[in-house]
Amino acid sequence: MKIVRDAWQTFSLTDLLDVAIIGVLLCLILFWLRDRASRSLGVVVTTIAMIFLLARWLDLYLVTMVFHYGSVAILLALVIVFQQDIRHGFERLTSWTWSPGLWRSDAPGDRQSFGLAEILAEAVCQMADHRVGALIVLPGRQPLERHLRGGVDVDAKASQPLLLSIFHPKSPGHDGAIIIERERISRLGVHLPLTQQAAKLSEGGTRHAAAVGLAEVSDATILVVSEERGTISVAKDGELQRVEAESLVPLLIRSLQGAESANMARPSWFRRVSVPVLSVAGALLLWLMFAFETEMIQRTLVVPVEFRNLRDGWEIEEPKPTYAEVTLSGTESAFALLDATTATVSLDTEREGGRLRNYWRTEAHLKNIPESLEIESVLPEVVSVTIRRKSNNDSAGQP
Ligand SMILES: Nc1ncnc2c1ncn2[C@@H]1O[C@H](COP(=O)(O)OP(=O)(O)OP(=O)(O)O)[C@@H](O)[C@H]1O
Repeated sequence: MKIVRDAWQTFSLTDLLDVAIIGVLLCLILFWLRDRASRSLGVVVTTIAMIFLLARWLDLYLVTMVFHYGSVAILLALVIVFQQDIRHGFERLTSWTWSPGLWRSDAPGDRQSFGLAEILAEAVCQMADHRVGALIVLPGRQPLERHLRGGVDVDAKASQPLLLSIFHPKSPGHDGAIIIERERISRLGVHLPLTQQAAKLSEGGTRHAAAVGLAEVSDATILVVSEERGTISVAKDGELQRVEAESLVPLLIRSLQGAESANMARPSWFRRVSVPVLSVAGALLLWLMFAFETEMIQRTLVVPVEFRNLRDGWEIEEPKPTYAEVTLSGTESAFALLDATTATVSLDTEREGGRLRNYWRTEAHLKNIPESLEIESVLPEVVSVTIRRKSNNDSAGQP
């Protein structure tokens, strides 16, 4: 409780900005892991992050050193092992639209499973009658993004004429699958993963292999119309099943309502706020662990004194001060922002209308000291030098 009270009392606007930036980054990473990357990548990244945080929290020397010196190797190993996931993630990033489930309402009333089932059944039967091949994906609860390749974003309300137009053999978009989410065709011409188990296909070819392939790796329902045989099949849970026209509507309603009830099990508000809340909590935790400190440290630096803009033919009489002793105080994290090699006392010898200056308050001319550090003392407090013309002997050879 005390730590929370102390943190609250010292929490500044800069800390707020710090937490906000890390929160947004965490949010993006979590959304990406949830919607775009594979589960195993998510598990590995989360485990590594937890080990790292635990090591810092408990001051585990060896683990911290491994992370410190091996971070590049760890990153490289992750990139090599998960190169496919990362590549697909970046491919999709350029056309990133937020996952529809995130911002749109998932309320049961929004879904009109029955109407969509009827539209789909009628369109599919008509295509089967005319021997028009079709591949239609109805996503379930799991994100499909990582299994899909290519395609064109559409976002059009699903209707019978539109479905028939898309799969018309002369339509440029008839190749591949379409994705229907919440009564809307979200993408067409999509490539699905193919199954390796030819035995499941009986007499089907690659269109059927694609349907089974996606059904093996997700909970989607995939409708296939065979161009060659005019049959209708449904791929679900890795299995392909022929269906007759009359059993299509109830089967589709079950599938669509299954996806809906899965969404109902996890209310939409929860889905929407869970990642942002987790991100803010994570950013605050990171701030508490790494940035929040109450212990004040005092350090003394020896800082070089530099004279700038000394006119030609003039010099500073010896002995001139070359160093100042600067005592600073602040937290460890405030000192982490200090680069002691750039700290200087910088004195401009020709500042005021060309008049030579020879007296300065040292502290006022300290450069590159972070504002988060308190300047306790500067010695000498004043730098006073004599600037004189070089004697003839010294300036011999000069014009
Ligand atoms: N990986 C894939 N993802 C999506 N669609 C695919 C994929 N591979 C092939 N297709 C679709 O399948 C069509 C080819 O079907 P093919 O005749 O080889 O298979 P099939 O299962 O025998 O289908 P049909 O019974 O309709 O002839 C392609 O024109 C394309 O539209």
